[in-house]
Amino acid sequence: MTQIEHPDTVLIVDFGSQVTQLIARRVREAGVYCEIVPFQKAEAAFGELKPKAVILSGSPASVLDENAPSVPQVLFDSGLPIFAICYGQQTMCQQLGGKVEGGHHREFGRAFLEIATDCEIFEGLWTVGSRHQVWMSHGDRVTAIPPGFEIIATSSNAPFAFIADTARKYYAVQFHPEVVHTPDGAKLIQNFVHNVAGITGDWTMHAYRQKAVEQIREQVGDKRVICALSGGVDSSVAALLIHEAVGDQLTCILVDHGLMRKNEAADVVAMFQEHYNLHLIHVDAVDRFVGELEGVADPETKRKIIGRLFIETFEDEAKKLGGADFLGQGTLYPDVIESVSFSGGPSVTIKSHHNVGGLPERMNMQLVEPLRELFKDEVRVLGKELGLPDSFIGRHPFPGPGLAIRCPGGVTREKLDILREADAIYLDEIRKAGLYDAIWQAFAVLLPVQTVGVMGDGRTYEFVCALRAVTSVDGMTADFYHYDMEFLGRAATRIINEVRGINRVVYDVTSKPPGTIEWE
Ligand SMILES: Nc1ncnc2c1ncn2[C@@H]1O[C@H](COP(=O)(O)OP(=O)(O)OP(=O)(O)O)[C@@H](O)[C@H]1O
Ligand SMILES: O=c1[nH]c(=O)c2[nH+]cn([C@@H]3O[C@H](COP(=O)(O)O)[C@@H](O)[C@H]3O)c2[nH]1
Ligand SMILES: NC(=O)CC[C@H](N)C(=O)O
Ligand SMILES: [Mg+2]
Repeated sequence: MTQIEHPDTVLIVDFGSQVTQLIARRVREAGVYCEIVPFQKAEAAFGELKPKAVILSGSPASVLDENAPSVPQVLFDSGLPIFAICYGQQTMCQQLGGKVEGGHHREFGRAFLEIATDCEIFEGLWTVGSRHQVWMSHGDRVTAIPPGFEIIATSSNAPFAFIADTARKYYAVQFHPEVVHTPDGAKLIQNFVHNVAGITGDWTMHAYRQKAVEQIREQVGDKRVICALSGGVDSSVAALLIHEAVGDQLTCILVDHGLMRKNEAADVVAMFQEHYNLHLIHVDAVDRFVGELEGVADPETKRKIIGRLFIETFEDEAKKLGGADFLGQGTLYPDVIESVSFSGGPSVTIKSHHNVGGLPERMNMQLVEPLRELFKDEVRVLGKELGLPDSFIGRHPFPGPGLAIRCPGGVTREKLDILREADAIYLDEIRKAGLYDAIWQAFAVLLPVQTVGVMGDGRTYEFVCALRAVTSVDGMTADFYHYDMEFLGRAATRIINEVRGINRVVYDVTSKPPGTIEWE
């Protein structure tokens, strides 16, 4: 799909740092549009994006290595302001006639910066002589600066901690302003884009919405679009945007596979039909999915069956509609960033995540992906802009395979019903305790284990329910949520009292890694 045009773009050249995405977050927080591009493609991107400023990321590489990544010369020739971070600083210095040495001064963690001179980039932030905490993570360091540069701040371990060539608007830091451990880092990046590069910072979700709508209209013309709608925040916002653009040309398809949470399908259908007058087909595919899943215990087999049935179901529905030319999807920016990989080789598959991928090729459809340029929190802001209720915007993520991967062992209709009840009570308690927004994701799991209990003086022999709750930023790593015991006791008592089939509740205190968030 063609790009939306942004007049004031910052180009972030990625050299493979773990935290390049954070640079983009900080620039966007400053109200400025930016894109991350791997260094090998920076020259081409410079031509396409016509950026107003450049930021160079850190890297696991060393400029002293043979074939170390470097900044394409066109960026230096362009006359654009450049802000260089860590490896970015090192390569900039080396390329412009300074010197970098390796080795003896490895520095990881907190350091203190002392401001040496007044400078445009410090405006309203730092004054001469003041000291500020910054975060360092490097082994190499600059030992001589290129002609035209001066030192504007130092640290005890890095005499060239912050250097600048103010005439060319080049600023280069050894520390990492993009991480939260550099408390003033966000403001520093903001000063670079606003004061130094002169970009006004008027990139708002309101403007994004208007441009995205125009662009969808242009792409789709008078053709038909279908969209798989789960009620999750990504597909909901994508559907609303496409609906705003092309109205009745959009048909959304919600597959009720019997693996959704209590009342979920009905709530999603009601919300979209009542508030948006959006054409939504609610497919009852419970027998199709649960029928094939019944008794299947292997996690990957379950995932593969569900993935295949999703595609078959959509295909059937699309055929009933007489086909469609476009498939709308809620693909986000983190899914499309091509990060520079230094590890080499394909990574192992832990589990087969899926959505309705595969469908466009099978049915010869083009993709409409209006969220390709956004981060999740920006999608939430856009959702608010489109009037999506808070209960949808703030939702915890819910996986496509749903409750099937929260029923380890063989799935049965009875187990799914038990799990649905327990999950609803657990989430109700979380909301009542005001904890929903502090937790990244919370759910119940029904274990394939029965234990002995005593209820009303009688013996019970019923299932064990595990409760899970995690904090996370992006789902890649996670910590278990530290509840107080009173809360856990309350939730457990209600589940055991109210759900027939469960007589014991346990809490999962595994982080990721080594665990994963879902149990399968
Ligand atoms: N039950 C379903 N019916 C229709 N489409 C679905 C269903 N479950 C998943 N999908 C499709 O698969 C995509 C990927 O699911 P995923 O859970 O990653 O995103 P989401 O549901 O939109 O958002 P969230 O991450 O907040 O749950 C969805 O955007 C949606 O298009
Ligand atoms: O759309 C999805 N399709 C899937 O197949 C899938 N599997 C896991 N998840 C969600 O991804 C995040 C990380 O999950 P794991 O730590 O269990 O891998 C968590 O938020 C999980 O809920 C999925 N989402
Ligand atoms: N974080 C970085 O960019 C590190 C750069 C380089 N690898 C060093 O160790 O100095
Ligand atoms: Mg989802």
